[in-house]
Amino acid sequence: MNISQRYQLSLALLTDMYQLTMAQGYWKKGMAEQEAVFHLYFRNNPFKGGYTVCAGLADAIDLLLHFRFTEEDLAYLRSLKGSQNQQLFEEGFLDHLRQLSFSCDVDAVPEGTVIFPNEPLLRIKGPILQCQLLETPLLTILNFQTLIATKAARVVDAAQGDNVLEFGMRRAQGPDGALSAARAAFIGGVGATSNMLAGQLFNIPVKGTHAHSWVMSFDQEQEAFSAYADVFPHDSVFLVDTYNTLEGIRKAIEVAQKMRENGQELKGIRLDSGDLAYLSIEGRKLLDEAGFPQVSILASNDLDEHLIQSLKLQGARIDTWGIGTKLVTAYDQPALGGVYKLAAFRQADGEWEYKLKLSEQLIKVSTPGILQVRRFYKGDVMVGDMIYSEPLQINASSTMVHPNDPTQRKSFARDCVQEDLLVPVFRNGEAVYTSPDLRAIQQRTREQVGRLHETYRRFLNPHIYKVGLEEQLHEMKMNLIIALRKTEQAKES
Ligand SMILES: Nc1ncnc2c1ncn2[C@@H]1O[C@H](COP(=O)(O)OP(=O)(O)OP(=O)(O)O)[C@@H](O)[C@H]1O
Ligand SMILES: O=P(O)(O)OC[C@H]1O[C@H](OP(=O)(O)OP(=O)(O)O)[C@H](O)[C@@H]1O
Ligand SMILES: O=C(O)c1cccnc1
Repeated sequence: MNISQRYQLSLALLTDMYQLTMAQGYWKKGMAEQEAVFHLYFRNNPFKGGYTVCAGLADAIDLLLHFRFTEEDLAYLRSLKGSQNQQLFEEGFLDHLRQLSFSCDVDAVPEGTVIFPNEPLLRIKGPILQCQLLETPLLTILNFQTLIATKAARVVDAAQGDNVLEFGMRRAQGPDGALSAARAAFIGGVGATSNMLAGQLFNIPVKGTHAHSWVMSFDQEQEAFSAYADVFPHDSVFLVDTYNTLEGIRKAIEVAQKMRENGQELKGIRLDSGDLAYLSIEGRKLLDEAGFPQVSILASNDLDEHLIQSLKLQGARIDTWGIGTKLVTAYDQPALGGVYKLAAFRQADGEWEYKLKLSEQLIKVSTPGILQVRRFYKGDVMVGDMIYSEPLQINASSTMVHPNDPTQRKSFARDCVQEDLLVPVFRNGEAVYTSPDLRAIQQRTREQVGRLHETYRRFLNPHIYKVGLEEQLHEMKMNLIIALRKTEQAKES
């Protein structure tokens, strides 16, 4: 189920006000239908990491499929007043919005694909009024899900094949934060969520144990475990840390022994406080000595990829990881910082005029053109990405230029496998792409992260993956910068 169905309302107003005021401006100045190209990209990998995992495209597609203004939306816009108490949005403009039907071309990187800074995740080409209105909703969807999918991929990587469960709803940024995070975390590789609505809406597995309140509502801890086993004889995971963890484990074992007499097996125990390395090692010993080597140990308590890695190094005997707050809130970096920049504008004579936004730092100057990303593989391993502009013909052996240091160039061997990352998603407003099933997207993440050299996957000071601008594109960008700076200097003097 996608975002418009989740809310069952029109999402045309899911945008910032300034997009609508600019839209009225484009309409009034006769520019509404002039074609533009915008790219959505980010400048740094989140979490000081070496890679990013794309997510959110299915919701973005859904938003575009349902992009129309209802009478209710228009009535709301009509009700807005300017500072002279005049109607802010003119009737003629509201009529234009009433008749608006999405007609852009969209190319995007499929969900589950690994991507790097300055590469477009999405490119939109069409009437500037439409592209402008869509900036904010596209950013809110793709920024958040990409951020969480990346966090999840890191957590899953740290867990080295152990099962990871997403337990974050209660600490998420509101209901949609929880739902979108559950979807994105699944894309990143978690095995299941505790979020029942996410399970129902996205058809992803749900899993859970029980809370401290269950244990506290009985006189004795052991009684609480027995009662839970009565209700779920084949699906019980006991939370053992309400009073004293090692004592709790001993009681869980006693109940597990009784369960076995009745032909039932305890599934697992959960640790939720204390030294998780020590307690899991001691707990494993107690369970094994009592003849329960198959009982799994689940750990939760403010965990993230760094703690998982540390616990593994300490020899912790944890086989399932329950990760909440730090995953769904992307605790150590709560926003991706993706941007949406105009890169080309078609003139009245039909010619494209390439645009860029200047900045003091070269790396922050946006890239003009109608961009595509070509990825090069040596065998199975990704070795570099070249950003190029589609109207500039490039050949297979093109050289790329370092985005920050034009003296550095790189060419790829002729035998490198090549792949263009942006795929057609809409043509003239018609969807030409069907999103894969979420499991297939999760599988793509696994494959893509697996094709990254391990130096890009480490958490501390990862190696920087090579992304460059194709030579002709670099030259066009430099010429544009020089021309713009000259104009600025002329104005100053
Ligand atoms: N062996 C360990 N090495 C590193 N960090 C650990 C280890 N064991 C637990 N932690 C982490 O330390 C943090 C604090 O855990 P701890 O249970 O001591 O405090 P707490 O959560 O305040 O306890 P309580 O829930 O009893 O109040 C948690 O993020 C936990 O995951
Ligand atoms: O630590 P997180 O990664 O965010 O994982 C989710 C946390 O939520 C629960 O705690 P809470 O204290 O809310 O409820 P409880 O009484 O069931 O432990 C659970 O026990 C986890 O500790
Ligand atoms: O099922 C659990 O153990 C669970 C669910 C949500 C949050 N913390 C734990």
